[in-house]
Amino acid sequence: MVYRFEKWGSGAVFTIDRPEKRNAINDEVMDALSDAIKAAGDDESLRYFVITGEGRSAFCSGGDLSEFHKLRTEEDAAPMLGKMADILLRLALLPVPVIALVDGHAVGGGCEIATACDFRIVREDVRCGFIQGTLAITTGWGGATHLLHKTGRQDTALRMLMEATPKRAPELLEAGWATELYTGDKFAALSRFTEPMERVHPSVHRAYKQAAVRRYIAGGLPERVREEVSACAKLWAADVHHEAVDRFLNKKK
Ligand SMILES: CC[C@@H](C(=O)O)C(=O)SCCNC(=O)CCNC(=O)[C@H](O)C(C)(C)COP(=O)(O)OP(=O)(O)OC[C@H]1O[C@@H](n2cnc3c(N)ncnc32)[C@H](O)[C@@H]1OP(=O)(O)O
Repeated sequence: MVYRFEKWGSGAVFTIDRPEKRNAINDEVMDALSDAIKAAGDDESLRYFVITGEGRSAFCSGGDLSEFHKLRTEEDAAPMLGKMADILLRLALLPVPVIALVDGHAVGGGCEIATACDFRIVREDVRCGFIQGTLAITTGWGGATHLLHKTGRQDTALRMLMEATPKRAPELLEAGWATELYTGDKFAALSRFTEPMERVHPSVHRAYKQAAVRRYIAGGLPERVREEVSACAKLWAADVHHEAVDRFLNKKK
């Protein structure tokens, strides 16, 4: 099993469970996340949806390059990118608060997953970033669209994307990407975060989340995500991208 989906108090936690691959996302994880989002959307009693990674090394290292490197052309890459972009859009549009519990590095598509969430609770010694630029591609799962929609300053958001460098947690807090930082046990941090919310009736959370969702839709989020997928698929086909992935996969051989 490469994931776990479990109840946590009045919420549910989806854990990517591939620590040996730094929780990289393959098709099996995508399908499981898609099913979990469907189940969460259908559960009227649910208060929160939480996503995290197993182990303390990585929240998620993005797409599994050893699997997705087999996709060579724009036509090959677009369905994989579009599939995960749709999943992240559905994650963002869930009717309950969605929390990324970032207990390890979040890079590439891992940073996109966290960005699609409403809140990012981040361990204070991890680094997160949109490193896709180092692979000569852009974010392909809608992450830039989510980022530009959510963070206050466009220059800060564009800089995160264009520099393609993981940032330290305090910088991520300063940039408005991290919601709050923690040390110690991740579930203790999650409890501290949700405790004040538990005093508020869940129907209030759902109503506020609906207000956020209306803003996403009015801002054309789904259409903009689809355009982002197409732009990445075009870059994916270039030799410069395939050479950069070869270098990553062969770095220790
Ligand atoms: C495809 C979609 C696209 C998008 O739209 O966003 C992407 O996500 S592009 C992918 C971006 N990700 C990367 O470029 C990989 C980044 N990984 C890292 O930078 C590091 O692994 C880490 C997350 C900072 C962790 O570093 P460290 O703890 O030092 O671990 P290692 O680097 O030694 O990795 C251990 C092990 O895991 C394999 N690994 C890591 N990430 C991936 C990945 N994304 N896909 C496949 N495999 C991955 C790595 O190769 C090592 O394997 P072994 O050598 O076999 O032990």
